Amino acid sequence: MKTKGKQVLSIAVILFVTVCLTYYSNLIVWNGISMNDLDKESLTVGSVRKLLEEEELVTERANSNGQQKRLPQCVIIGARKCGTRALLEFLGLHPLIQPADQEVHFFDDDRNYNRGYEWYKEHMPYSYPKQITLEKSPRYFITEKAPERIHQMNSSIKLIVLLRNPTTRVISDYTQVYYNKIAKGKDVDKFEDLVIDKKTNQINTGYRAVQISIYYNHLLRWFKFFKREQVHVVDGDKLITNPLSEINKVEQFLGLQSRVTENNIYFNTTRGFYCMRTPKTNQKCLGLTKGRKHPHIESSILQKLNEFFRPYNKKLFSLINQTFDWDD
Ligand SMILES: Nc1ncnc2c1ncn2[C@@H]1O[C@H](COP(=O)(O)OS(=O)(=O)O)[C@@H](OP(=O)(O)O)[C@H]1O
Repeated sequence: MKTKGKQVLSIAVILFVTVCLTYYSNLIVWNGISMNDLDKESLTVGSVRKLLEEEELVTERANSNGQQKRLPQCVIIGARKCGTRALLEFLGLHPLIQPADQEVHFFDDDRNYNRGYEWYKEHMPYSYPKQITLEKSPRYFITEKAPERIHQMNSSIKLIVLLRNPTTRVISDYTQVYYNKIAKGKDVDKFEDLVIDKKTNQINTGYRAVQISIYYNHLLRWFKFFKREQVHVVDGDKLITNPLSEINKVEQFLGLQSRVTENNIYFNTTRGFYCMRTPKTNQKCLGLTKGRKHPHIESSILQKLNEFFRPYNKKLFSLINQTFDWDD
């Protein structure tokens, strides 16, 4: 009887230890970084703790896994409707990137900005010291004060900007506003009425969607504060058709080993877009507000828009020393 009792006790102890070990390693995987990844990046659990201890604010707002909130070391600044959400989500597949789920609108909203860096930091995800905290707010791209404000916070920060065929971006922008208005029971304008100035029969440069697509004007402001090598430009059209090549270029820009592979990304025929395989959810596509069907636009208007943007595109290509397949 005594021997049997000892056996039961031994089994119970073994079971307890196994459960504890499994729980501990799962905690790490759940935070977007697997044991395997930690080893490969020479971030063992011990070394993570040591690195944390070396940091001044180690006990301040550290969660139970020893992670902390940090100001972003990289920001996706826009442009609106160029694939900013898709890129953020894809990059989140990398074990050393921690994206903020929500757009924080810190640098483009005076009220938020006046709340200070601590407020901004509070909106960041928990991360390990070697991980890169990433935020995206597409309105930064067009906000006058944003470049100087970001530079003031961190002059060596890395910036990512996505650009898409400027005409397609205008249509995407219009489509988004169109559906938002419909949802609120508001009247909607016809695309032609917004994009064409009735008096001149030329492109209406007062239409905000057109202004945003004049990428050259906006980027000029950013380059007053940041060096070219601090800004990585992603091709938003290619992000739709071949996301992996764009993601790999970003990994390189961030000085990270390439970790996002074809195992993490697959083309979802129902959605008509690339989606993700994540350890948590297995499959994840972006919401239906991304990739809405665009309205049919008359070819004469498309041509007008393309012609309007062409000289700006040319100046942009030479400014960033990079070209895109936008010329029809
Ligand atoms: N994988 C994947 N899935 C879904 N959608 C994708 C994807 N990759 C890029 N896109 C394109 O992203 C466009 C929306 O861009 P943003 O996320 O920057 O929009 S927003 O400014 O945050 O509202 C959205 O534009 P529209 O097609 O005009 O809706 C998409 O074409």
